[in-house]
Amino acid sequence: MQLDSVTVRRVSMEMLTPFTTSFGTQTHRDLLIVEASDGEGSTGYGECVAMAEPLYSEEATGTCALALQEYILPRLAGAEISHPREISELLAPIKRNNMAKAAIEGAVWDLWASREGISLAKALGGSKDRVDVGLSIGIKPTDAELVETVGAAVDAGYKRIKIKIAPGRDLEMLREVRREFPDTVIMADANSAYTLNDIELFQAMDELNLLMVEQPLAHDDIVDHRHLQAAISTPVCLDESIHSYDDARQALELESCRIINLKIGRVGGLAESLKIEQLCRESGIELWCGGMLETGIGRAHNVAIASLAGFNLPGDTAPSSRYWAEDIIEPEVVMTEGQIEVPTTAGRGYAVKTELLEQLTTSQFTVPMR
Ligand SMILES: O=C(O)CCC(=O)C1=CC=C[C@@H](O)[C@@H]1C(=O)O
Ligand SMILES: [Mg+2]
Repeated sequence: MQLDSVTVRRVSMEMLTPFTTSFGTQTHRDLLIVEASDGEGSTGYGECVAMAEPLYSEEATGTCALALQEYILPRLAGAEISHPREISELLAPIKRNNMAKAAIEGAVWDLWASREGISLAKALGGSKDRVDVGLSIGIKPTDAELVETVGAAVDAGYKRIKIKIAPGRDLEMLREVRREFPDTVIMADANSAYTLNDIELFQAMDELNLLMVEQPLAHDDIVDHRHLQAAISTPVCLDESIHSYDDARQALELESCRIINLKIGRVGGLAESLKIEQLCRESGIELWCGGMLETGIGRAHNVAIASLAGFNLPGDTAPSSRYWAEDIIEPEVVMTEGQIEVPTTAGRGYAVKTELLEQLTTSQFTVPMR
């Protein structure tokens, strides 16, 4: 197939609940929705998950829009695509810019699966009918508010609760939560807020029976995490440090982590995600699908990839209603008894609410691809 045109829409969506981590608070998502058209009536959608500012990684919504328009999309113009795996090969000469590349690559996977009449999950090799769902809770102003939020999440049926920590809001706060919820599956996400000087703090956390501690150290580190993992019993999970299959391979070789949080955008797309899933599955490393506060389009891709056998822990794939008053897809992503049903219809499995998408679009551009 050939692409006829690609439209990139910059979208601003207000979040239902502000989301605070060690690097700031988000009340809105400023993101890109990429629509790939084959000119024959089929379209595929992808989502660029970069934050508005380059605080999670070196990419930001504005840099991704520029990269797509100036460098990435022109490289795909006129390409004859027999399988969406070819997109990452065509874009390989472009260094990093992973979230920008993943947005168009995901749109082409969706378009291809739609044309083939198969679900995105099936196109990726998914085997699960439902995926287990966890909830990521931002840093709350008080421990009491956090305990209340955890209680509501447990009552809602989430299979795992992720709690953000930062210096001054960590050990005592987690002890309070563990006292209130002795049997709940709990993990901590530090978003790189600590250093090897904090080893004793993480050793103290070993008493809390956490499922994992996510990205405790620098966002681009693998070696220091090796030393931390050797010093604690709680499994280290890497998020920001893993930008590619090779990063994952090296992290496993160095025993820097026992769990990986895979984010499709962070690693450059679905083809790279499949390589990491196979590596983890064959290495006995636990894997789960992280979230970037996506709309229903990115969420559809996350549910599809999480349906693969190697994803064996609940992901940050909460339902649409956790994030948005109204999602840009229909039906919305819903959770039942802590699980989300994997769509079986062609492509991503959810229709895009094009009028709402237009209303939320703050700017857009279209690149002819023939
Ligand atoms: O999308 C979700 O619900 C999970 C959001 C989440 O935990 C994160 C989103 C973006 C960056 C980080 O703050 C954090 C993460 O590190 O996983
Ligand atoms: Mg994380």
